Amino acid sequence: MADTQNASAEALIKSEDPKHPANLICSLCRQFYTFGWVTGTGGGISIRHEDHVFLAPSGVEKELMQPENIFVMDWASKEYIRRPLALKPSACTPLFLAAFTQRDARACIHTHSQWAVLVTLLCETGQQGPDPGVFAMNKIEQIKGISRGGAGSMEVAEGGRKLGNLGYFDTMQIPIIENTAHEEDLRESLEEAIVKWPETCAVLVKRHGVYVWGKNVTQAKTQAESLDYLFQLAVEMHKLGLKWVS
Ligand SMILES: CSC[C@@H](O)[C@@H](O)C(=O)COP(=O)(O)O
Ligand SMILES: [Zn+2]
Repeated sequence: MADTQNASAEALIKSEDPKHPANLICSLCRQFYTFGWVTGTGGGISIRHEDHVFLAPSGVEKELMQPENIFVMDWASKEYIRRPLALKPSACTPLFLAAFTQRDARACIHTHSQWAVLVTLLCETGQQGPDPGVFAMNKIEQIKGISRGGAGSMEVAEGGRKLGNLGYFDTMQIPIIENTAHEEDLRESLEEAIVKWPETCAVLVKRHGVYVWGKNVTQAKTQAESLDYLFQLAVEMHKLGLKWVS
């Protein structure tokens, strides 16, 4: 394990390129803060790039992070090769790694969006569908922004599964798992949900938020945006007595 004195470890997070993962994590978190996704230190994003995983520290104001605060993990060994002193890696790390490993995702976003939390609460009431363990929605244009399988790097369908994005007449289904006292303890149920729902690109966590992944940062971000739009719409539809799925 290297610390911040190690020059080669430093080089991993120093770049003038705004698209370098260490720079992107910081700029995206500033943007996500304005959406209410990462306020009060909650939520975050991790990026897997080439042989490395870039991770935020735990318990910090995510909108104020700088590249020098970023942890870098070696993908093959899962060892930290850059570890900022006096900081701990995000408690979301095992969840991000689950999306990278099980779906070959390259970016995973965790939000504490109030719309995501409200949708899990409304599903819990059973008023919108028979299964409180899934958020289902159809016949809304924005559903077409959601991919089947999330990390669309799987170009070849397994078991005849359709790839690409959902269509207008498809039904989007996002599984909901129970929250746990500690973020890292969500790993097992998130991994089970990923296996049980091979078409999902996201998992909602009851009374907590959502994890959304993609084959690259752009897909993870646009899917997180589409989902947040759909969660908000669902809450407003519920208030008007409208059903989300027909
Ligand atoms: C407001 S505390 C939230 C945390 O417990 C957790 O849910 C979270 O999303 C962020 O964890 P962190 O370890 O700070 O990256
Ligand atoms: Zn969280």
